[in-house]
Amino acid sequence: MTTLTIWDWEVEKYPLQVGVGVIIGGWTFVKLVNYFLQRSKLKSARVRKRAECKQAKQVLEDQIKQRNISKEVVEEITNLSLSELQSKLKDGTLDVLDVLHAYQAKALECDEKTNCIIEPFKEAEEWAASVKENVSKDSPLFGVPVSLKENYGVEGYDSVYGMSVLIGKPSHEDSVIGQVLRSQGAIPYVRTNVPQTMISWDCSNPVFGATKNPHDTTRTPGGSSGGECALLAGQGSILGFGSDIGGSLRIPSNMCGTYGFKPTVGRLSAKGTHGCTKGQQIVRAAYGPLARDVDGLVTAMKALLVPLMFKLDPTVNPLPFRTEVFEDNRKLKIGWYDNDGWFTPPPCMQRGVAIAKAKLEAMGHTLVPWKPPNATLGAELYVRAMFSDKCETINEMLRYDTLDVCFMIQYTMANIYWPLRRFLVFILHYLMPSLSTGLKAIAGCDSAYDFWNLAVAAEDYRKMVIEDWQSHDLDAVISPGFGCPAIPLKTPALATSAVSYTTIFNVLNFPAGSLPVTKVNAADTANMKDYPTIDLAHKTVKKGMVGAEGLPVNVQCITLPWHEEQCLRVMKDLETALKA
Ligand SMILES: CCCCCCCC/C=C\CCCCCCCC(=O)NCC(=O)O
Repeated sequence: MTTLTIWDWEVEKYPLQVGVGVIIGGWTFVKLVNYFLQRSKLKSARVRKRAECKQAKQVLEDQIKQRNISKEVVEEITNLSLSELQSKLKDGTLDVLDVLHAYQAKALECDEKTNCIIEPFKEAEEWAASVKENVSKDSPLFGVPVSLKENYGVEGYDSVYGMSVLIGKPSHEDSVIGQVLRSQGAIPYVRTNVPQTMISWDCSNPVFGATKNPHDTTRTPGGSSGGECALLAGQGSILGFGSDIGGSLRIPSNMCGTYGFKPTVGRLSAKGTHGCTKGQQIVRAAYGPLARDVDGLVTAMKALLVPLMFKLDPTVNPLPFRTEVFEDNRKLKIGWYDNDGWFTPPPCMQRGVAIAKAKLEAMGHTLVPWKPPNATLGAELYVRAMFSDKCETINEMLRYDTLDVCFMIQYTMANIYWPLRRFLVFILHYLMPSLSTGLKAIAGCDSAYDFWNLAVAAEDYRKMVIEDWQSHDLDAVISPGFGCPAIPLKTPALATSAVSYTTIFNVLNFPAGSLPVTKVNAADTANMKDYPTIDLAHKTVKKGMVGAEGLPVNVQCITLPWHEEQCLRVMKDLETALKA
């Protein structure tokens, strides 16, 4: 009775306020309940997915134990180069199933150390049997086990890239690259880990956790094809496939000391692959191989550039591999740079370029200083394009999800409220100019008009760089493999600016490959005392270089669009000179 009186009194005295209060309270309550329900649904999905993948690994482990394959045989097979493996499979010295079993065993061993695998393909045995029966031994990848980055669609498997909302939504067909690989005799056997959203150069996510660098498990393997490169570096794969919209084939290659190749967009098919930037067409993702040597990259390109790919995806350039360009021995004019003027790489990365320059000169090539003009504009265009939708696509997907540390900085920078952004951009302009530029660019576009202008600006930038390149009559360019070698886990997001060394060739859409040239030495780390600490990114790299001795250092080789064969030729020359 007393309660009713109070309510009667309040309703009578403030009927509107009470009504509005009840509606707002009820709405908030429903929203809150929905929020927690959705979050708990996603959490259950993650737990279920993790358990399923763990179970699949356990099943494989049990099968491996039953097969009783000796450690020596596993090492013997997985230590072979791709060309050695191919010839042993072809002449029958090695059996397709034995090779598959050896790689499955080695992959699980790598996974134990680095958490690089999401799950094995349950059908691998079946696919291997079908290759033995239906594919000619002369096929370029006859019996070769291949690993696939998780964003390659495979019928019946979901591509999640660390976004819980994508769990349980399997692909209905295989990617075109996957189909062509299988037609050429390859056997996909594992899928590898990536960072949440794949817009990160670390490799962790709330579904499968963090992948670690096999050279030092306290450090990142790089990303986003980090699982692939950790597996390759641990000898758990001989040939892998990944994607690159900002360096994801080249960054982890640099961190793990492996080989990666990003072709021009449209040289290899993107059909049947996944990612959260598919609607953004100014800078598009390229798909390409990862290997343990340049021959591995070349073999993969040759195997993929065939009529079947052009038929399955008529949107790709129907240009077969031009062996005559790859094998040409004309002496080249090659530009080089070791500092893009946007982010200062540590001395080891600059030494890497100096080694590559000296080796290529010794081979008779002419090396001249050159760098892409206005790297700051290149970095700005990249970030603006990647976040041109104001991060809405990703926000929508992450709405009820757990945010991973690898994407936290990008997410926060992209979602900052505009008055605060304006204020910070202004203040940081005087304190940390590169962070100010990044913060301004990550705000994306305000309208379709703005987006069109961005597309024009990117086109103008491409034109300007190509004209500058051509005015120097260059055949190729070499640069640092990345802004730094592997730094500790969870820190890459603090050093995002270091991506300017790879992202620029995504904005330009130039083919670019990465190969190891040296390792960090004691002199490199001692020389860090003069390294600038002008902003958070440089500070993070300086700190990360403590104890970095022994980590791989890669360089990039770059050519003009559609000159993949020439790019691979420079990489091959450099590899040959380094091994001599
Ligand atoms: C270049 C200037 C950076 C300033 C700071 C801005 C904030 C960060 C914005 C973007 C970070 C992009 C990292 C990209 C890493 C590689 C992504 C990739 O290639 N993914 C592959 C794929 O999606 O398929």
